[in-house]
Amino acid sequence: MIKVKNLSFSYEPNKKTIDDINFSFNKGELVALLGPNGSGKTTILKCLNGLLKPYFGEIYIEDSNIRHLKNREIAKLISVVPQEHASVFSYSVLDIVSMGVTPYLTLGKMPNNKDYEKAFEMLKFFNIGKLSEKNFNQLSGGEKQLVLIARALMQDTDYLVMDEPTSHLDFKNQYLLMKEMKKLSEEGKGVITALHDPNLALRFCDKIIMVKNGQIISSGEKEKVMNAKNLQTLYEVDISVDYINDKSIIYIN
Ligand SMILES: Nc1ncnc2c1ncn2[C@@H]1O[C@H](COP(=O)(O)OP(=O)(O)OP(=O)(O)O)[C@@H](O)[C@H]1O
Repeated sequence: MIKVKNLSFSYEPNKKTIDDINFSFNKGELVALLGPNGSGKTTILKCLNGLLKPYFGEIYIEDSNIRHLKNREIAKLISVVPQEHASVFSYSVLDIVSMGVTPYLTLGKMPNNKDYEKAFEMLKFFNIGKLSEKNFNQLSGGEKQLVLIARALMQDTDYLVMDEPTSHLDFKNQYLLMKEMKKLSEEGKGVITALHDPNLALRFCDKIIMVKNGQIISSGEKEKVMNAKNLQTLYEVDISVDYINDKSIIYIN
């Protein structure tokens, strides 16, 4: 279980970006963080993987307080698909994906042939095997996203943190990725993802955490949380939730 207790974080003095939030989720669950631009989703996710310090409150992965874990130890427990894609080095796609095994290598060691073979299989899984020798910096936004997702899966951790993984993906790939995330959670991984599309969250996720101005305004099983009232409070716009062919659909009136 990942447990967040009384988490607060400030980028600037006297201004709380994250203000005393509490939540937890288990392996086997797919959780969506929903909220307007600038509400604090990325900041929460960066605290979870140890990237942002110092924060107030506590974050536990199973029984370990991440405050006491080294970055390499955290990377064996949580893999991350970040929102930003810039790489200052010109690595090939295959190199980037192979780097997913880095937390398991002893200092100074490089990924071996087996790691590269596995990385190539991962690229083929996402239908981007043909990009393996290309420079990562020359890829489209969506291609980069798929590569970073492949790298996170190479890391093979119990928990996955994804920051708007669908934002650059086409209609079909958004669906395929959400389906894959669902499958990973059903296979036992705990997956938390920031999303901008409440329809994807409603269709695929088990739990929803609604974040506004750095606070959680509602959270829990999606059936309880994803109603028009909560969504209107979250996004400050007139929203309806309807059913078409037995499927729920959320739209702005
Ligand atoms: N490095 C930083 N220094 C100062 N303020 C920051 C920094 N990073 C983010 N912020 C501010 O913190 C707030 C929360 O940002 P965050 O990126 O967590 O929001 P978000 O919900 O992920 O937004 P979006 O949906 O637009 O990606 C915003 O007001 C943002 O301007």
